[in-house]
Amino acid sequence: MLEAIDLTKRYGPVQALDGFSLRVEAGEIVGLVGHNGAGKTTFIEMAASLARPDTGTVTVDGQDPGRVRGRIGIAPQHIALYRSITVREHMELFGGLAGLRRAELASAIDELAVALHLTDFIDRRAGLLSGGQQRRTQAAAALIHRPSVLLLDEPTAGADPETRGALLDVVKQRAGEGAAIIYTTHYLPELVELQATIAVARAGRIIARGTSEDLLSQLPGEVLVTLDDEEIRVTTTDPGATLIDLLKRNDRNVTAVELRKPSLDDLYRSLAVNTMAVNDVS
Ligand SMILES: Nc1ncnc2c1ncn2[C@@H]1O[C@H](COP(=O)(O)OP(=O)(O)OP(=O)(O)O)[C@@H](O)[C@H]1O
Repeated sequence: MLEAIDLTKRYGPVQALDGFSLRVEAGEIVGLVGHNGAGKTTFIEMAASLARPDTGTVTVDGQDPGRVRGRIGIAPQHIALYRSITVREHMELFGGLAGLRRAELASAIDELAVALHLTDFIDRRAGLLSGGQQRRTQAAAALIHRPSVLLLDEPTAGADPETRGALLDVVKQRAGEGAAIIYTTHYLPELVELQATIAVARAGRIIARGTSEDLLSQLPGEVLVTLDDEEIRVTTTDPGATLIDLLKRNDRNVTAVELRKPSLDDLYRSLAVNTMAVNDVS
């Protein structure tokens, strides 16, 4: 379990975190979304004990993350691999640092090699890999020791569909085994596929949290009705009631009706403006 309470962090004039609170239970995937600069990576760095907050607390299984580093797996946003060592050696290095014994390490490497499609290049140096192969290697290094808290910062950025699919499958599997997972992305369909809870960050804090259905239900949709030759378009949070009302108030011929629900693109665009109600932000 991962819990952040009221974190603040200032970098010179920039208030990167400003009362950031978030709790992720074992077995839960929280998709952390928000525009560039919202504070997502700053929070992840604190959860991984790579930086300290100015105020507030963050705990992993009730403890300071710096004391339980072996329980945390992190795949940073930017590729951070050792160019001169191989994919297998990365897994051996990170697994060894986390205290895996030889037999455990060997079976964890075999499992991830298959799950993340690493077999063809497992003995190639990281510096010689393609971008997608490097992404998979980075994920493998984060996953090798079966951490109870997984911090994945845009793990599919620039990845092809095969890499994306393999990663999402492993993330789902790890959540099923009880890991608490933070997953940042700018691509909301991934979070629907992961059945993640979505937490929306803006200006250094979480301003909304819920399933994609919860968040979409707070956004307006559109009703388009064509009466004789006139098209009427109404933006509404309750398209059904709006449509009935429109039909009741008009006695002209209805020649076309269309209800347009808000889409994930609308949800992503809404992150920039304050359209979302704040709810259950614990
Ligand atoms: N080490 C640092 N020094 C100075 N400013 C920083 C530092 N790290 C982050 N910031 C600033 O803090 C704010 C939050 O940055 P952060 O990287 O956490 O955002 P983000 O939500 O992860 O954005 P993105 O979607 O672009 O990855 C930004 O304004 C950024 O410029």
